[in-house]
Amino acid sequence: MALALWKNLLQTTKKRILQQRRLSLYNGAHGYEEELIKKKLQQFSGGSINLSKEDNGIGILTLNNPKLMNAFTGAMMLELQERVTELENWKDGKGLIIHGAGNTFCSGSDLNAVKEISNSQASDGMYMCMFMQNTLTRLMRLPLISVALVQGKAFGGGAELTTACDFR
Ligand SMILES: CC[C@@H](C(=O)O)C(=O)SCCNC(=O)CCNC(=O)[C@H](O)C(C)(C)COP(=O)(O)OP(=O)(O)OC[C@H]1O[C@@H](n2cnc3c(N)ncnc32)[C@H](O)[C@@H]1OP(=O)(O)O
Repeated sequence: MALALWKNLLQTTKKRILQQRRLSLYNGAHGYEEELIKKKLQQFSGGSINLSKEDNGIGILTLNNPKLMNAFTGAMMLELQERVTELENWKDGKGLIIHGAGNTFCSGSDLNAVKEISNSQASDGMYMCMFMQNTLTRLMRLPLISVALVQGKAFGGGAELTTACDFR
C-alpha cells in the first residue's frame, strides 16, 4: 500500500515537472504570447528538423535546410520545439547528437524571416528570439548528454544552439 502510494506520488511529481518545463519562461512578460508568435512563425515555411531515436538511446537531431546553410525558418523553429517535447517524453533516451545537413551546421535564423517579422511589428523580432530562447532552455535542461557536432559554420542562432548542448 505504502509502495503504491509512493509510486503514485513519484509519477505525479514527474508529470508536474514535465508540465512546468513545457510552460514558456516568458508567457505574459513584455506582452509575449506564445500562441501569437507561433502563428506568425508558421508563415515562414521551408526546411525541417528531423529526429531519429535509435534503439541504443541516442537521438540524432538534424537541421535540414541545406539551401540556406541550414538557417532556421519559422517552420523549423516550431518543429524544433516539437522535437524537444518529444525528447522530454523519451523514457529510454540517453544522449543526443545535433548536426546540420550537408557540409555545414547552421547559419542562424533565416534572415528573410527576421527581416519580415521585424518589419511587421517592432516587438515581433524580440518575441521570435524569446520563442527560440525558451526552446533552447528546454533543450539545455533535457536529462540527456547532448553534443553539437559542428561541421562547417555556426552563426547567430546556430551558435546559440551549440551553447545549449553539453559538448560541442
Ligand atoms: C535574430 C536572430 C539571430 C539570433 O538568433 O542570434 C540570428 O541568428 S540572425 C542570423 C545570423 N546569421 C548570419 O548573419 C549569417 C548570414 N550568412 C552568412 O554570413 C553567410 O551565408 C555564411 C553563413 C558565412 C556562409 O557564407 P558562404 O559559404 O559564402 O555561403 P553563401 O553566403 O553563398 O550562402 C549560401 C546561401 O545560403 C543563404 N543563407 C546563408 N545564411 C542565411 C541565413 N541566415 N538566412 C537566410 N539565408 C541564408 C545565402 O543567402 C545563400 O543563398 P543564395 O544566394 O540564394 O544561394
